[in-house]
Amino acid sequence: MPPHPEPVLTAGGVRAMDADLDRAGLLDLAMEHAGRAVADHARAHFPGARVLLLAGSGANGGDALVAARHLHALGEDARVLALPARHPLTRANRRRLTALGVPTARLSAPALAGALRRADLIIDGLLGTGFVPPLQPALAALTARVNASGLPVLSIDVPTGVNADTAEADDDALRATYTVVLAGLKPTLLFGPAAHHAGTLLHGDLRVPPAFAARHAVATREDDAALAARLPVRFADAHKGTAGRVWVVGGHPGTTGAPLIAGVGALRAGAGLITVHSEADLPLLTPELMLRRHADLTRDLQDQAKPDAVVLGMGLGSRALTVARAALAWDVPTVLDADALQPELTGVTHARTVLTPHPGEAARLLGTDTPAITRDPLGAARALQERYACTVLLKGGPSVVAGPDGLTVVRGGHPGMASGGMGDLLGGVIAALLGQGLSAPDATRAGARLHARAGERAAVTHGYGLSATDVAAELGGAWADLMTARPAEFPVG
Ligand SMILES: NC(=O)C1=CN([C@@H]2O[C@H](COP(=O)(O)OP(=O)(O)OC[C@H]3O[C@@H](n4cnc5c(N)ncnc54)[C@H](O)[C@@H]3O)[C@@H](O)[C@H]2O)[C@@H](O)CC1
Repeated sequence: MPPHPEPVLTAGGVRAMDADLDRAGLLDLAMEHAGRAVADHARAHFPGARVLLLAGSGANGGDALVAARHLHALGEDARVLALPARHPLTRANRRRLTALGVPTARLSAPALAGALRRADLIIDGLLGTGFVPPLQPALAALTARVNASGLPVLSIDVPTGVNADTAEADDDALRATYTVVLAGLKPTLLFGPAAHHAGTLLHGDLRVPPAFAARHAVATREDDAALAARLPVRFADAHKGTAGRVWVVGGHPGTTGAPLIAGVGALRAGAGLITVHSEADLPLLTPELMLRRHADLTRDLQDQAKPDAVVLGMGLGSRALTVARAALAWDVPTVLDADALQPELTGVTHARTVLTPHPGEAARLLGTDTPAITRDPLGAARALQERYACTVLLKGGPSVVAGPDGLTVVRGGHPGMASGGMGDLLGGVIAALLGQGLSAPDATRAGARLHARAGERAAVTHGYGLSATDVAAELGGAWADLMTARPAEFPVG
């Protein structure tokens, strides 16, 4: 993938970028580089393959026609089935291709059936970011046929039949083996189930200034070096009092493990002193955590000297909203999770609040249903940030962070992290970073990436059977990985 941070573009962003490129006289060049990148990837991954290129009427089809020209120029066996061209550059590239004598025919069901029999690889340039769902029946019949052929598919920009902006895919959307991503990631390539259609993502460099894509990005995906540059740096004289005092507030009879996991997350992410406050009796599983039992959390904590950061809600049950209201009035950096995530907090949260909902909790906070969240995670994260005027981590595979400075998509992680306690651990990690002085957006982005990286490391041993404890044990290694990714010119602390 390209130098980072990677832009995430919606269909509207791509259209705006294309208009900019057109004004600058660069659109033709961009299509040329797109097609060349596709041809190069096809040759690299499928050497000697007989290639069937499917070209639609728009610029996505134009990219395919350019790819066909490059493959032909390199002596490869390339044939084209195309719909009538509507985009001016697609028409121009069709003429160039015909002039070279590349076999090109009109795309139809019989033509496709014949061509599939003598192909080893399909290059999909039918529909890109210009696709407006649903897939028309005639086209759906063709994509279903390609899927049924079992041949590998290399899609250009996005697989045909997925809406670039959402996580939804048409039933007959192409199932790509590879997708060559142009100009920037699209939400559909990041979030399932649509992302399951994309296969492995490859980078297609348009060779235009990165500013063209960056200007129209709806979100970015940050690299580890950028995140590491914001992690706290300690001097040798650090002590437990300067490394951040964190309170974990949670637990309830029956859910006493959740706040303890959060405490371990805070410990492994560097917090100096961690106290777990609960109205339940908590078992002393980790002796480094200080456990305090209270008859009434809000009353008992009110007059105590406040910590550097709070994480609140895990396993707290029906008392969570009352306790969260009280904690927000302390005006210290506060992570709210689980039972504390209630719509009544509108107008109560402050700028140093971090909300960490999963999609079900996000739906509750926005007064909608879970599918509305999972269909458009970027939109949901932004809506939460706007409504609660704080930093929001919408958990998922991948998670999204929405801060006042914009949206980022968290890299990495592992599907084995889909197990109970994982969110509690993450809340503790973010609180530890808040307690060490990071801003709410920085602590959330760095914490989410540390947690994801620790999950990747733990999965090497435990695979899908990951526990939050396994991931906690890898947080130190994950931190070291991020620090190693730091750019050389940055002083290593
Ligand atoms: N800045 C960029 O990112 C660049 C993007 N390029 C390509 O341009 C593509 C976007 O091109 P376009 O905006 O022309 O759009 P597309 O080529 O994705 O599709 C447009 C065509 O699809 C048809 N169509 C839309 N919905 C349909 C449906 N439901 N059933 C059947 N037909 C449907 C439209 O009538 C139109 O003719 C990108 O995906 C990418 O491949 C490259 O050419 C170079 C630069």
